[in-house]
Amino acid sequence: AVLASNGHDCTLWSRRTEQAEEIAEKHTNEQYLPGAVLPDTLKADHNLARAVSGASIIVMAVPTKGIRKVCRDLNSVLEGPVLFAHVSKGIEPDTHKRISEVMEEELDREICQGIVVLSGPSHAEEVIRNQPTTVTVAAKNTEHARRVQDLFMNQSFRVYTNDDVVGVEIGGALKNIIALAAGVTDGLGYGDNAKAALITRGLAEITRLGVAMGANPLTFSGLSGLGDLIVTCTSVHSRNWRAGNMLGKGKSLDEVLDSMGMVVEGVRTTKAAHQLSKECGVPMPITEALYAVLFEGQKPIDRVELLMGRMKKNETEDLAGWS
Ligand SMILES: NC(=O)c1ccc[n+]([C@@H]2O[C@H](COP(=O)([O-])OP(=O)(O)OC[C@H]3O[C@@H](n4cnc5c(N)ncnc54)[C@H](O)[C@@H]3O)[C@@H](O)[C@H]2O)c1
Ligand SMILES: O=P(O)(O)OC[C@H](O)CO
Repeated sequence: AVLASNGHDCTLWSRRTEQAEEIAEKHTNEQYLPGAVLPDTLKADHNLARAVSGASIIVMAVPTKGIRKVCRDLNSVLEGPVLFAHVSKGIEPDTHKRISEVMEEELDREICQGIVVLSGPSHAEEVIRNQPTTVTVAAKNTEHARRVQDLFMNQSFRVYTNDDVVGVEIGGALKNIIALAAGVTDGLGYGDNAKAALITRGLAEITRLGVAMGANPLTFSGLSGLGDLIVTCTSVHSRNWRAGNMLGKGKSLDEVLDSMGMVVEGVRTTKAAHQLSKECGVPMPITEALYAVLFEGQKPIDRVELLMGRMKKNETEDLAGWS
């Protein structure tokens, strides 16, 4: 919608025929964005080959678990090289790959000019209403990031560039873990102090892992780090927060996921980050606590007690050695 309202010739692909038809004919998407009106000029198609025909840029916005398959499907329908941007927030469990790494692995070299990540505090429910939104784009090639910045920028959607692809992708993925945890503490009936603690100490552990993976620590105080962490931990729009909230109120993970009907990226990402923290030897106590709740059947209240009862620490000790 942002691209179409900026005057670009833009086609949305949906794997579901009825969803593509609703968007193309009625300019609505009632299941995902109830009440929203999409630009008249925005086209939609369920046929992937038709949707990407003649495209110079493709924006990937499918949930993380669908990225590999969609890339493979694109290999067989794209003819010339295009620039890719992605907005997906996750890390693949087991391979521990970031989204751009998965895309690099799957997309044929001849069709992929480059990959740009677009990330930041940007709930679709507000973007579609032209409410002020700021995001970050990062790419290995600065010109590619600037191109995507130019395509998306408008009076209500402000785009910054950043050189740190690793940091931007890691911040966007790991904030979902902390948002789930913030939902859990709200569900348990805790207040703002607990949420502020989670945001602050969550950022510390996101930064620790990110730096171990090669990110610039400064990126985590930017839009794709702290910015997205704040929005996801505090917004009623956040699916990750809502899912955590239900867990905190006593629902099981299966019950929660069944009732959501939309992707909750933080669940798979918790698994990936838990594996990564062990592998890299990076302590991630909040992630570990959430992992135990999601995958080991532990009670949220017991994990809160364990978190609060850990041994004494200095708040800034992790910062030593960062340059
Ligand atoms: N919703 C937001 O405000 C928002 C903002 C920024 C980034 N993101 C990220 O964008 C990605 C997609 O999120 P979303 O909110 O659109 O999710 P969603 O669950 O609301 O919708 C995903 C869409 O993708 C389709 N889909 C699901 N699995 C698919 C697959 N395997 N192949 C092809 N299509 C598939 C669904 O049918 C649906 O149309 C996520 O990684 C999310 O973190 C979302
Ligand atoms: O609704 P969530 O929790 O998946 O968050 C969506 C976006 O990542 C917010 O920037």
